[in-house]
Amino acid sequence: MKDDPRIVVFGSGAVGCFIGGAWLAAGRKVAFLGRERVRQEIADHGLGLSDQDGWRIHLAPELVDFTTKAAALKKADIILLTVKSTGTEATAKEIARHARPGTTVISFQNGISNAETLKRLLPRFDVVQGMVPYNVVRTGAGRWHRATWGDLTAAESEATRALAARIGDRPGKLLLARDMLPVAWGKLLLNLNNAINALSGLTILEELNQRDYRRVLAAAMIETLELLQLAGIEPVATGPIPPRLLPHAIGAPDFVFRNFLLRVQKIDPKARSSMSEDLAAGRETEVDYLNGEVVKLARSLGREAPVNSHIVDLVKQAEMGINRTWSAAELRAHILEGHQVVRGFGY
Ligand SMILES: NC(=O)C1=CN([C@@H]2O[C@H](COP(=O)(O)OP(=O)(O)OC[C@H]3O[C@@H](n4cnc5c(N)ncnc54)[C@H](OP(=O)(O)O)[C@@H]3O)[C@@H](O)[C@H]2O)C=CC1
Ligand SMILES: CC(C)(CO)C(=O)C(=O)O
Repeated sequence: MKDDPRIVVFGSGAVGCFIGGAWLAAGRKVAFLGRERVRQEIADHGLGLSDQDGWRIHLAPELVDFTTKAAALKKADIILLTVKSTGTEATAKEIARHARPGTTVISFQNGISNAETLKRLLPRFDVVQGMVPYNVVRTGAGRWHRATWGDLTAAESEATRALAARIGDRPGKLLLARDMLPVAWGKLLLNLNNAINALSGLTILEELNQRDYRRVLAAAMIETLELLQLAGIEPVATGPIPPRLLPHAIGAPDFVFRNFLLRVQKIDPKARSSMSEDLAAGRETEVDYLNGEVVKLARSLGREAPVNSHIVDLVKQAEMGINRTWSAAELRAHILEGHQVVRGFGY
């Protein structure tokens, strides 16, 4: 094997600190690039990570190389891009300016199009699409907790094969896939809940415990699955439930949902979607990169996606401070009124 690659996490927030920290704990050479407030937290408290399997680690401040200077990208053999999708273009410019051509850039961002955007803006770099299946929540100063299950996935290449072998097993385990498009769409199906969770103002568990929110989610999923079928894309499951069964498991009555789905896919009571964090912090959300991708796909097929496009509108209003939270009954009435999504299933 060649020398251990130097990894720089670009956009060290929830996902970046968790993945980078887990890989650092596995003995990899990791440096973090991010904002001053995160740097200060880690300088004061170190980096604390935990997961729902009981794994827990504390890395002392002197073990964590954290900088706010983009010039650190120069040293990278591999860059993990973990900014929100709204920051992809700006960070691509920093990569082009500071990093060495040929460097591998893995996008561990949600959505479908970030890797394509990076390939277009960084033609001399080795851009790789990645996927993060789990939720990461900040539980205190310098502390992040992985709140749901699953393993990272990235497109298979020489660089990612060598990296996966070096990382080894959980918690930072990296799986490889030949074709990432069906993997990304499989994840996007779950991310359709991000907007509903953000509009609910609740934790994911509190939100999903209310069937009317689940009805809206099931409808958004059915709409997406129909369009994917038309486009000839077979999404890959993220988690234990096959994509085509997801809306039925989600939209099912409370008793079935709690005794079936919540048993096979446990959800930490602290978990909130990343979009919920954005809305609460007054940031622009990733809705255009999630539900907005469904609307784009529909257009490309000469169709419409009324449920997802309605959700995009509500999130944009919420970003402007209009109707920031919706009760389950209000959201269902507002979005599903007039939409007979699947006859016979009662969503
Ligand atoms: N959180 C989660 O549980 C999950 C998130 N994801 C996806 O992972 C990606 C990252 O999400 P998440 O970790 O939650 O996001 P965070 O906002 O927690 O982290 C991103 C960090 O990058 C910083 N940043 C942005 N631009 C720059 C820049 N130019 N230079 C330095 N730092 C910068 C941000 O600062 P600032 O806010 O000041 O811009 C922020 O601190 C998203 O695509 C998200 O959808 C995927 C799975 C789970
Ligand atoms: C893991 C999941 C689906 C949790 O909502 C997520 O991707 C996010 O919060 O962005």
